[in-house]
Amino acid sequence: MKAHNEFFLTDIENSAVRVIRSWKNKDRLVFCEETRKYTFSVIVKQILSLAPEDPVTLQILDNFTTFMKGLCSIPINLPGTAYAKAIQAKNRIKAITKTLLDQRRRGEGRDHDDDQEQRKMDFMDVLITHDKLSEDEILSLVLDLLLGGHETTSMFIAIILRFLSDCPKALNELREEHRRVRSSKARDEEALTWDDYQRMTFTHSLINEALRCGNVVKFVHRKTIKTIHYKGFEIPSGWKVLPILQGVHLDPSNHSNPLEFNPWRWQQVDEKTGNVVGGGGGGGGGVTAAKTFIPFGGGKRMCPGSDIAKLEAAIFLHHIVLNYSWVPLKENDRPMSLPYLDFKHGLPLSIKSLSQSHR
Ligand code: HEM
Repeated sequence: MKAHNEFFLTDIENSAVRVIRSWKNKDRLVFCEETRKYTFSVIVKQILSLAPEDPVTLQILDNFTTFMKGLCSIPINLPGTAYAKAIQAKNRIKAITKTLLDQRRRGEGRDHDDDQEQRKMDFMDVLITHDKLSEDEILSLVLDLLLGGHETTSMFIAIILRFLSDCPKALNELREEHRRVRSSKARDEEALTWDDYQRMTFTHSLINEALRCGNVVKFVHRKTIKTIHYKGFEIPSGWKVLPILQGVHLDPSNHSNPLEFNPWRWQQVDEKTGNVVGGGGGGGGGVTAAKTFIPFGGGKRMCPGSDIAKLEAAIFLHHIVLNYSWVPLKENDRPMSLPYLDFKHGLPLSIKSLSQSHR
């Protein structure tokens, strides 16, 4: 399991380093564009073994951007509407994925950069070996993962950066933690390991707190299969139920001072058990789903990407805080539900490279 995690980690770190290196001669950037590039390159690598600079990756990303714009639009399928453009974009992504699937079945089209690459299976390989899945199901799973796997995580990383910009104490503590991790390495460029990741305890607290306060996903979809009686209410069978996740995260009976961004709340230790309790209401520090902390939903449909999302965030943060300082260029650019969470201006930043001596 650890070896498998290291595999993921190295791929993810390569993507983070590639994106952050591209800032070398820049003093301004639109941060959400950068996080999208990063999370998209991670997911296309894991699912389709495509490199970020591959023209197919760029085609898929371009179509995804159009698709996202029409995902929650008025459903009028007339030429020129956001809805019609989204449908066309989705069909194009499906066609590209189908071509990749056909190539794969013929044993062509893998990106063989090195020996290790040839041995490694990606998610499409796994789906192909599943003989109970139809072609449509495979394509639909690939699309769901490409979508679920990059948009939420890219927004999440942008939200963390926004919180850090407003909380210098957290930023300092984060930077110190990552300096310690880096200084334990023999060489400056040495890759991170799974043990390094596990040692990033403040980063984990920060990630939990950003998930709690940021509420990247607002609600989940459920349907009652029998009549439910809850706190004096009756919800008839067959009704659609949309549990609002921030109702749980911002409830003072679950988390004390819920509107306060306080990563340190995840480090509180229960005096009796010695366990990290976090949140004042029972959500544990390393816990992804507890009754008081449900950023990834819960039950059988809980997000399968929760661990990879947190890993991606931690690695990107590692390389940013060690190499750059930043200032948001539009102070009032904060995440809004549009209806999906997004920054109106994409979070433009002015950035400054930290010289070697200040790392
Ligand atoms: C911060 C980042 C993320 C957040 C906040 C998030 C949140 C969620 C939530 C709330 C759900 C609904 C769960 C439910 O109904 O109980 C979900 C579903 C899903 N997520 Fe994520 N997610 C994130 C990242 C990812 C990543 C990186 C992937 C893929 C690698 C992914 C793939 C999926 C898929 C495929 C589903 C549908 C699961 C199903 O219906 O069975 N997500 N996510």
